[in-house]
Amino acid sequence: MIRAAGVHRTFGGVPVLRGVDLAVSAGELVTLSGPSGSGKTALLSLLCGFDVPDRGSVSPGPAPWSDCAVLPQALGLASELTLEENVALPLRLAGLPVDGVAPLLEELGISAVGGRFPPQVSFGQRQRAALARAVVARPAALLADEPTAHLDAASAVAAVSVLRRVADEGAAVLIATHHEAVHEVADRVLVLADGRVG
Ligand SMILES: Nc1ncnc2c1ncn2[C@@H]1O[C@H](COP(=O)(O)OP(=O)(O)OP(=O)(O)O)[C@@H](O)[C@H]1O
Repeated sequence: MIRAAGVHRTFGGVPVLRGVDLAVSAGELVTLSGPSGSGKTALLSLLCGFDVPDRGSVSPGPAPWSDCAVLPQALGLASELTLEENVALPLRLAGLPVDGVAPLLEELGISAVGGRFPPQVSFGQRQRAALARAVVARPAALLADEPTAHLDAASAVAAVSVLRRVADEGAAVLIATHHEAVHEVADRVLVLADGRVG
């Protein structure tokens, strides 16, 4: 469902990924750890098709949001839409009902700010909205880059519980994270070091 085979990627002559192999099955939540600068974000960018490997193959690669949703570090919320509208967007684009939006905002503790635009809320509130947007249409695969990086302990618990549920409902979930609370709910923890996953 999420797969990398023999993936190499060099930036400016520096080899960052040097033969990465990994596979995440449907229903599995796998975390990716590794030192800052080890290439976690670079690997997620390749897996979702934002970037192209020099060598090797990835899947899903470029895919519709329903096949592979992405929660990037920079979040990528549309600033001209409210948080609620951002979260509803994948459903509206797919022609699906939007009734799943409100319970998800409630669960993540951002109902009260759902009517505000991204620049009018905290980074942590934006991060939870981006998580809600990533999972709302029940994607088959989810790639999340540091999804709890800006959250307090209680918000992180809510975010982790949403991520675990998405996997339990059948998605393949890969999360780059430094947070022990996320590793604790993982089926497997992978470590990216020296350009390879161990
Ligand atoms: N587009 C790019 N152009 C040049 N260098 C890049 C590019 N993307 C990543 N790099 C380099 O690749 C290395 C890995 O970066 P990456 O952001 O993937 O690390 P990371 O493991 O996600 O780090 P962190 O835990 O701090 O988020 C870094 O040395 C970075 O400078």
